[in-house]
Amino acid sequence: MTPPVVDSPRHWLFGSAYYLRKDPERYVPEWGRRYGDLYMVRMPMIGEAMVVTSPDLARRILVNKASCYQRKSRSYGVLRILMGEGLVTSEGDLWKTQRKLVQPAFHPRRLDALFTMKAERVKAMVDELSATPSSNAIDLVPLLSRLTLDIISRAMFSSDSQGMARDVSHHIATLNEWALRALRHPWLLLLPRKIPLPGSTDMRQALQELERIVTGIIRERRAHPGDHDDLLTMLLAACEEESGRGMSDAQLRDEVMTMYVAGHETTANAMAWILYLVSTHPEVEARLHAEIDANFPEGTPRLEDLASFPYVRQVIDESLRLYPTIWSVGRCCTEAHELGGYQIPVGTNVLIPTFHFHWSEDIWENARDFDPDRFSPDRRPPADSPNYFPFGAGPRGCIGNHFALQELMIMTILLCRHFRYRVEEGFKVEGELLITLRPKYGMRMVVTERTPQAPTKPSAAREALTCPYSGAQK
Ligand code: HEM
Repeated sequence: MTPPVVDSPRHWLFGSAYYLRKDPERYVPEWGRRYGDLYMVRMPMIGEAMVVTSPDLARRILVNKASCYQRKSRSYGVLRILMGEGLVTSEGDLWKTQRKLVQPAFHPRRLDALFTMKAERVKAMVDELSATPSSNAIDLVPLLSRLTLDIISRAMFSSDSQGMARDVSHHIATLNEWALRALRHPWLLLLPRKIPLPGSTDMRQALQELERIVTGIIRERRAHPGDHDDLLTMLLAACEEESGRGMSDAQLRDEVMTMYVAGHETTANAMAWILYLVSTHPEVEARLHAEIDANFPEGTPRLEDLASFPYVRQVIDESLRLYPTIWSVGRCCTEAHELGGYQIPVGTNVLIPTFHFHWSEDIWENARDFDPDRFSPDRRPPADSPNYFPFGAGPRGCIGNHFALQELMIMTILLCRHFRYRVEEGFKVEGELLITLRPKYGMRMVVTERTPQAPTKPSAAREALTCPYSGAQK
């Protein structure tokens, strides 16, 4: 038996996908109620896709039956142009080997070494904002994108090649723009290659330049390893246990590109949504400011200070629930199997809409309310909850989750300590579902400086708290 096909309204060109994208808040829950845990929608660019709305079945696809699925949609085709055969786009044995090689670079202990650099970069942005007149609204999305790109760049190449790394960031931004256009208008990709698409010349030039720069940095580093504490050093040193083989220059380049692309827009968009939610919920904002002001140390925060900001972490977790920047996970079945009583044939496209689980009234009370207390120590869902997975689940879950959470903590603490944010009057904030859930028209906000209350020493009660970032006892 195959899952039922939705008799939903169909757009003449984009089929059911048109409605899912246009008003996911309405159609995802509505179709889930009407058609159950598994149902098929028609997407002309992909064909049929099976939507999974049962936590148990989603978990089986992502975790238990992960080996029966691959990432093969047209969106990954776009990403492959940018990332080659890096972790996001590779499959099978190549992915398995690469994941093993790259994983140690993202171990939380390794990431601690990057903490000071991240805090300094955020502080530099705070200084830049302070120097900007506060009465005019600014779009925070490009600003945050620049910040996260700067951070991933320094994390990757430390400080020795920052001139070149700045060029990498510039070209990555060009590629990102091209990818967004391609994802917004996927039919453009169906046109014959001879027809020049808008921005495709820039895209090709950016790719060529990136190839040249990144390969140059890799060769230079191989020839003169020096003493660097960055991700590239870890990737260069990584080798397979049995054969002792490391990555080729081409594979390294693909992983570097993958981290750049996967590691900046996701975090920038998540931060934009956090500031939006905080700015529109004064009672949350007041608690957040109180915690930040009471615990902010002398100078710039250090890694160990993060444990003093449990409410900041709750705000981040709750924001990722309401605005999961990777809003859905797509897979294609490569090995027929049974799921929930249905036979899933090879070639079935699967769509797991993360926000369905995050917004479900069956799972969360008053699901659409922004309530960071859902993540207080006594209420927060377990780490492997099938109902909350902003970083995915199973073997292909996000390798950069600790990196991102650490960065979001630092950004939230510093950006909210120094400024108050208000959406520009009359500005429409709306989500756009591309690969990431991004603010469709940007995030125009009036940013005004605030005077933090004087820092106080941590209280005895606070000292007993568990670190919200690492889970370790403070
Ligand atoms: C708030 C920020 C972020 C969010 C919400 C996020 C979310 C996700 C999700 C949901 C997946 C799994 C997708 C799937 O199963 O198909 C994923 C995969 C991945 N993410 Fe992230 N991510 C974030 C930040 C980062 C950062 C900072 C990096 C790297 C520096 C990164 C690198 C990756 C990579 C390489 C994969 C593919 C892993 C694999 O297939 O083995 N992400 N991310």
